[in-house]
Amino acid sequence: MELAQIYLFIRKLHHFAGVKLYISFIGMLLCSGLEGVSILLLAPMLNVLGLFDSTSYQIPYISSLAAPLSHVSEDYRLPLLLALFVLLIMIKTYLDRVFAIMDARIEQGFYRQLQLEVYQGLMLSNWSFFLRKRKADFIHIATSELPRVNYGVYQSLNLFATFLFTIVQVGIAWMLSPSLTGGVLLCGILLALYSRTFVKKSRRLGEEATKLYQQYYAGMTDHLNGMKDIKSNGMEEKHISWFRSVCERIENNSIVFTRVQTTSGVYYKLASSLLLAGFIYMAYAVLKVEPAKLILISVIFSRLWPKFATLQSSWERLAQSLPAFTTLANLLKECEAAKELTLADLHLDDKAPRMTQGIECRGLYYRYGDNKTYALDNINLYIPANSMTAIVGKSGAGKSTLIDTLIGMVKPERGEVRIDGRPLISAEGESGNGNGSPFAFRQTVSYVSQEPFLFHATLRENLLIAAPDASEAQMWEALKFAASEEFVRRLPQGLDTELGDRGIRLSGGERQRIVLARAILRKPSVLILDEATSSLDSENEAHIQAALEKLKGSMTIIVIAHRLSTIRHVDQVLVLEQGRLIRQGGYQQLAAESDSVFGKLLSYQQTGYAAASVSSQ
Ligand SMILES: Nc1ncnc2c1ncn2[C@@H]1O[C@H](COP(=O)(O)OP(=O)(O)OP(=O)(O)O)[C@@H](O)[C@H]1O
Repeated sequence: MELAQIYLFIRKLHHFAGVKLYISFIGMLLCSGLEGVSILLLAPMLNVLGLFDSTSYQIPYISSLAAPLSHVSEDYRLPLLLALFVLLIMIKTYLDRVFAIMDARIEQGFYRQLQLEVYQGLMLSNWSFFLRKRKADFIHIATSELPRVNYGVYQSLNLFATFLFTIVQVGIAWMLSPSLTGGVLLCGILLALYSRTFVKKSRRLGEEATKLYQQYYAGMTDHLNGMKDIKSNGMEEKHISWFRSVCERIENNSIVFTRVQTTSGVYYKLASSLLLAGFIYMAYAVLKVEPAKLILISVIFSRLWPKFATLQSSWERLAQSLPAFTTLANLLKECEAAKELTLADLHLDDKAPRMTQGIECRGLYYRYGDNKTYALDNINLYIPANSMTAIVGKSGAGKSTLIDTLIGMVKPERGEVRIDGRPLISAEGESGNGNGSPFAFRQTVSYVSQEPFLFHATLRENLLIAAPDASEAQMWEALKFAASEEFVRRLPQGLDTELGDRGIRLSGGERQRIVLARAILRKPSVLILDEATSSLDSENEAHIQAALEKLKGSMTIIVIAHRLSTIRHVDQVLVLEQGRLIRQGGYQQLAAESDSVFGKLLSYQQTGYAAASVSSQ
């Protein structure tokens, strides 16, 4: 077993709980000690009852434990011993409760700590990390693997405590009867060796459970995200039968694990009765042991054997949760490797100053994963501050990738990006912390992506996420800018209308306009619109074009546009083709070059639209 991974999390627990962990451990030992002493009390009790003469067996400690009793009158000995016994059990029960609450506090606190570590790990990772990973896997880890790890950590601590517990009890039993205890111990070890196969099976089942839950969460997320496609194409049955089969396999996995656990339990119980019968027979028929000692054998056996069974079942459960340890440890390691920020960076409130000169790209190359072709191939460009730039090109030309690099979201393979002459991000690394970092720069950027995202909250909350200090008037102003004022006023609760899951209660165009308003509300230094008006009708699009016109000169605006008619007023156009910047210049200048890529795109769109409008008439 990869004990290293368990050790890693126990170290985390140690780091989290500190001295409390030791107190909890001492508590566990104390309780086990008290339970042990209550066994020891049985000897003088049996002695008082006349069933067992401790001195004749020369059992160490028992005679000295029983010695003070000689000062007590015979009539009071038994009540005294019984009272002591009850007192010990009461103290133990009380301590059990105190430590159980303490343990629950540590356990829950540690769980919260792990949840936070995973969530923060994700939040502080760079964007490239998310390009490689599947969103559903994070949900799987956070909702299914994390509790398994937490459970596993406690299982391993319990295992250790039970182990210590058993040692204490074995020690006490040894004092009472070394040969019998030795016999029980030997049988326990032999059975544990035999039961290794159950541990291996549990481990395999744990691995299968991890994979099955991964599929379950991935499928659920995909299907819920694609619900519209599923329903509109009538694919419900296909998905239900897939889901049914995954659930069946999960059920089966869990039943097989229970079977493994109960089978090993049955072995221990069977062995328990066989061994007890064997011992009693050996003690009585072969070793000619007196009945009093036989009672002791039963007591030792009934105390010790369940501990072995508990150790075995904890070991199996730990083995079952071990794959979750591997999954979580790997995720944390990957997050650490992809870390672009620290918590301290988030709290610095060190916004970059507004860009005053411009963005420069020098010899940028970028490839996704192990793709052979470059998504960005030797890009050199300059975007002056407070200008309006359009990036055009066919689908897949590299426009969005260029934007991601410009704002330091992805690190180029070669080359660098400079803001106002200062390096922002380069193949060698970032510019560092503080207000020159990509994070600080991005706080001055508003980026409206192709898939506008709205949170499941009210419209007001969605706007305030970007600009927490914005006043009501500023919000309406931003909405007006984004041609949304009219429709927002018509919403049942105005700004306080719930937008639903990812803004589902709005149309695609309305969502785009709200996201645009949110972007403006931030008063960014750089406004980036990636196909941000693609879902709008011509009237609203024209309205937004006019609003952007008004913004010109007060902030740097970069637009990615497929509809070239929307970029007539930009200062410069960048034409991308297969990752290369093939042309750069003013709109009129490029439009005049009828045989250039831009000229062809333009003439195709004009004739295409014309043809489309003729055919629709
Ligand atoms: N996450 C990704 N993993 C692998 N390849 C990617 C990824 N994203 C984009 N690509 C590839 O990189 C190239 C550039 O993609 P990009 O999204 O930048 O193009 P685009 O010009 O913005 O396209 P569109 O106009 O369709 O949005 C494409 O060939 C695309 O297949």
